[in-house]
Amino acid sequence: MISLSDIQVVFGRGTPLQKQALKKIELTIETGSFVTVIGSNGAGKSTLLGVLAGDVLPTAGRVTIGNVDVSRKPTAARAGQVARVFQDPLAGSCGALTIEENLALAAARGKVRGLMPALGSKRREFFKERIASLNLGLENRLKDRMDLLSGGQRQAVSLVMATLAGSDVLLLDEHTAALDPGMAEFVMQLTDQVVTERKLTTLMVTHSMRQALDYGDRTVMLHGGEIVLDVSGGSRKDLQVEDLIEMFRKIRGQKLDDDELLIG
Ligand SMILES: Nc1ncnc2c1ncn2[C@@H]1O[C@H](COP(=O)(O)OP(=O)(O)OP(=O)(O)O)[C@@H](O)[C@H]1O
Repeated sequence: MISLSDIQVVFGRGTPLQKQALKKIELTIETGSFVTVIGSNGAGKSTLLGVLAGDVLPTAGRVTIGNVDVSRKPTAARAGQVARVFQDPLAGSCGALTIEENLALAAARGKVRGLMPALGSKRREFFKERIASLNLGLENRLKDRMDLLSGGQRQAVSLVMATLAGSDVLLLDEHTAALDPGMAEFVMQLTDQVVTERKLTTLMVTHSMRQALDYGDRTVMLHGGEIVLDVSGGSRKDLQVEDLIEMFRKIRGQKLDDDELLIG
C-alpha cells in the first residue's frame, strides 16, 4: 500500500518565484491498484510522482510505501521499490549503451553497485526472452545502441526495464504522449499487460481523458496542487469522457485551452 499523508511541496521558498505545488495531499493507494492521474498544466501531477519516486522531498507530510516511511529517502534509496517511465523516450535509458547494457543496469537498480555480474550467457538468454515477449523483433538487436530505436520501441524496452529490479510500484509520467497514436495504443496495451501480470501498484499521469478512463481502476484529478476528484468502482465505470471534460470545466471555472487535455 502507498500512503501520502498531509503532503505539501513548496518550490523556491522565500523567493519571488515561490510556488506551492502540492497542498495537504491525502491519498491511500491499495497494493495492485492502477490509478490514472489527470489535471491541467501545472496542477502538480509530476510533482506527485516525484514525491513518490524520491526526487522531490516533501516540505511537510509523510510518504509510506509498503509500510516503510520513505519521506526523507532520496531516489537512490527507493530505486529497488519504485520504477518510473518518463514522457521523453530518451530520458529513462542511456542512448549510448546497447539494449542489453541498459537492461543489465535496470536489473541492478537498488542493489549495491560495484561488482556487477558480467553479462553471461544465462543473463543474455533471460533478457532475450523478456524482450522477445514484446513481439517487436528486438531480441535480435540486443547489441544495438538504444538510440537506434524508435520512440515507441524505446518506451516498450523501458517498460521491460521497469520490471527487472522487482519494483512493486510503477510510475508512468505521460509515457505515451510523445508517440504517434498507433504506437501509443501499443505501449498502453503493453503497460496494462505488465501491470496486471506483475500486480504492480501503478500511477499513470495522462493528458488523455480516454486513457484516464479506459485504463486502471481509479482516476484522480489534481487542480492547483489539490485532489479535486477521486473516482473508482461503479461511479467511474459510468463516467464518459464528456463527463470528465465537463468536470474539468467546472473545476477550472473557465474554458479549457485546447492543449490542456486530449479528448481522445
Ligand atoms: N523544480 C521546480 N521549481 C519551481 N517550480 C516548480 C518546479 N517543479 C514544478 N514547479 C511548479 O510547480 C507547479 C506544479 O508543477 P508540475 O510539473 O507538478 O505540474 P503538472 O501537473 O505535472 O503540469 P504539466 O501537465 O504541465 O506537466 C507548477 O506551477 C510548476 O511551475
